[in-house]
Formats: sequence, structure tokens, C-alpha cells
Amino acid sequence: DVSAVRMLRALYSSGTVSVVEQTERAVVPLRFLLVLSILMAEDILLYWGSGSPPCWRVMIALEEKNLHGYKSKPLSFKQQEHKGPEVLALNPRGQIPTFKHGDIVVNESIAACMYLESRFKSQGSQLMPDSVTEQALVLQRMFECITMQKKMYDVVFYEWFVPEGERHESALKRNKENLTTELKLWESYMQKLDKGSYLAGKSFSMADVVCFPYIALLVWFGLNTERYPRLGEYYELVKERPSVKASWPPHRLENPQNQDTIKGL
Ligand SMILES: N[C@@H](CCC(=O)N[C@@H](CS)C(=O)NCC(=O)O)C(=O)O
Repeated sequence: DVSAVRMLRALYSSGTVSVVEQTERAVVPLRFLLVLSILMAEDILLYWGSGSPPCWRVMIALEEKNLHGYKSKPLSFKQQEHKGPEVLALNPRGQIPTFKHGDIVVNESIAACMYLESRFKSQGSQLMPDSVTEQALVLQRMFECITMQKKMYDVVFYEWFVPEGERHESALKRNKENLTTELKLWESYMQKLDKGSYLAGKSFSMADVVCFPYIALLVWFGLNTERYPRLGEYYELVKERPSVKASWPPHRLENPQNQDTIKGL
């Protein structure tokens, strides 16, 4: 990025990066990279809401890419802040995440994650493997997560989505069966991989960035990890990752008690 390099040169010549560091050959590039990532992070603005999985995935990607100092604006769903003028000016749907880097606005969460990976390719974790063959599985899991999310929401948010007069026990039962089938599928994916694997194999990848917030939401809604042990182990593994810990939804930290909505599935 030419403008960033120019900015660094200016910092260097103005003495902000000290003369002593110029002699520490090995240290200088590291310091440069650190200064560079701080400068770049300052250009990023994210509107987000606590507990929103699409917001969380962008936050995980930002952490993985060492963009820790981005401008972060938490909004309250309760107070409808995501429908306020600041968000609407950037995102006509009034949804979060709303993401901006310089003049570039990317509001679809998966698109924002992919943008961060391309834009900061050599910074922080590599989230898309070089091998196209390996990319295939990462992409497959990233996008089938949308189906998993739909099946989960049809159960856990049934009452929220469906007006009282239109609810049917039989419809909810069918939605639960569909979710059970989906959970068994994801459990079978994990069973085919070595123990301690991430969603697309040995390395943490964009598949985990995109899907983990939904696995965490399943656990929060009471996923029976005795019935889905590999999903449970996967959750335990990824929840300890620094990027995930740093971005954990604050309201769930305050109220860590899991629900039992899907315990029976
Ligand atoms: N397609 C969007 C969906 C984002 C989304 O559904 N955000 C929710 C919060 S989790 C939202 O803002 N809902 C408010 C609304 O739709 O009015 C993405 O993945 O980025």
C-alpha cells in the first residue's frame, strides 16, 4: 500500500521511529509493521451489536489481522441505534455490522471478512489457504453456514419471527427436526477430521471466522454437547483463541448462563 509506506517514511524521517531502532536491523521491520498496522486500523470503523454473529465474525477477522486499534462503535439493538442516521448513511438496510475502511464501505459480514483477508493478506493470520484445493473446503463451510444459521433461527427465534396467530406446534416441530438433521451433519463433518481440528482441517481459517459465532450461539442456546461431542470439543478449542476471547460478546460475559432452548435436539 503505497500511501501507508509514504506515511511510514515520513514518520521515520521525522524521528518518530527512533535513531536507535535504525541500528537494530532485525527490530526495525517489526516496529515498522506494528506502526503500520496501528495506522491502518485507525482508518477502520465498525458499527456492531453485542451477540450479533455477523458482527462477531468481522470482529474476529479484525483481531486475526492484528487490526486491534480499529474504531469500534457498539450500538444498542434495544434502542434501535442501528436504525439511526449514522448507520443508515452507510447501510440503507440499517443493519449491523456496518464496516468502513477509508472510503470503502462493505456491509455484508462475509464480504467484509474476505475484504480484510485480501487487503491485509500478509498481516496477521492467513485465513485463506494458498492451495485452491484447500480453499474449496474453506469456502464450502463458510457458505453452508448460512443454511445452518437459517435452520437454527427457525427454532430459536420462532416466536420472535412468527406472529402469535400464525404459530403452529407442527411447524416448530418440523423446524426442530430440520435443525437436528443439520446439527448431525456438522457433527459428522468434525468426526471425519482428526481430533483437535478446525472446521476445514488442521489450520484455523476463514471457515472458523465465519462459522464459530453460530456454533457459539448454538452452545449458548443449550446445544447438547454429549450428543454432539465433536462440535462441543471444537467450541472449547476455538473459544480460547485470543481473537475470539478479545471479541467475545460483552453481554454474554455479563450473563454467561446458557439457555436450554435446544437442549432436547
Ligand atoms: N447480511 C447481513 C446480515 C446482518 C444482520 O442480519 N444483522 C442483524 C443483527 S444480527 C441486524 O442488523 N438486524 C436488524 C435489522 O435487520 O433490522 C450480514 O451478514 O452482514
